[in-house]
Amino acid sequence: MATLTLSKLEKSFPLGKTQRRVLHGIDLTLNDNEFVSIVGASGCGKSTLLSIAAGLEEFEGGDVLVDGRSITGPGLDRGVVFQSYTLLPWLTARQNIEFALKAAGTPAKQCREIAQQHLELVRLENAGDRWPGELSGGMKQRVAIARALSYRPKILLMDEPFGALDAMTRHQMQQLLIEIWEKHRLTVMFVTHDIEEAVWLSDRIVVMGQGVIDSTFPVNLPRPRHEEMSRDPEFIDLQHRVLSRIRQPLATH
Ligand SMILES: Nc1ncnc2c1ncn2[C@@H]1O[C@H](COP(=O)(O)OP(=O)(O)OP(=O)(O)O)[C@@H](O)[C@H]1O
Repeated sequence: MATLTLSKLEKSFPLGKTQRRVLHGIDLTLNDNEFVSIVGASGCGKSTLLSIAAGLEEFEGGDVLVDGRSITGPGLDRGVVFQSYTLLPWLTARQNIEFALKAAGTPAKQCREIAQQHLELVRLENAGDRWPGELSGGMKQRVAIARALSYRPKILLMDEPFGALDAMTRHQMQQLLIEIWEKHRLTVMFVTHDIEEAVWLSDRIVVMGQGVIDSTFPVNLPRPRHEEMSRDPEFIDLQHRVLSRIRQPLATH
């Protein structure tokens, strides 16, 4: 069981001598095992929202709750994957995963076993001893996902994780993510600029306006989803409806 609740969130950043409000009254609950994508124009606050949910960014008002309990910072209940490759270059793929586990207090022998299991999960069981510099972008993101999942969080927070990948690799990564999501019953918050990706992956798409939640679209397409579905009129119609909300004039507050 893992629900993530963002309640009445308020966030500002300093702007010269004043404050610029970037999130205003955000209310959003991700239900257990729900896959929710967050989309919206550049600068509307998606990454800030995800960083707050991760416990990496402070906020002035509201609350972030995991299963009803307020969070006070990053925690093992939430795994995070960013767009930029965040592997430590002086550690191998396996050591990157083990490093996160050791930091969480896992005994060395167990670290090795769990790292191997998670390399297998992302189909990199034969690449564990390679250095990040020897891995493709897609492989690096697979290690980052393995690392984020290695301490068994029930919530996965992903900020444009496939944004830097080519179309083919991106599609393979989307399929892998869905497999993992189904197997591990994760609750996922997924920030993306790619509306087709959001429709393809999600149970629900949340469109942000400037610092606010503009609208929400349930994705009622059946699972498992197939590639041909992207030609389905329902799929295309939803894509257009989401896109037309993003193109609305920006809110002024
Ligand atoms: N550390 C910071 N200091 C000051 N302003 C910031 C900081 N981080 C973000 N901002 C501002 O907050 C607003 C929201 O930024 P955020 O990165 O959350 O938007 P976004 O929707 O994720 O954008 P993009 O889609 O381009 O990644 C922007 O106006 C940005 O300039």
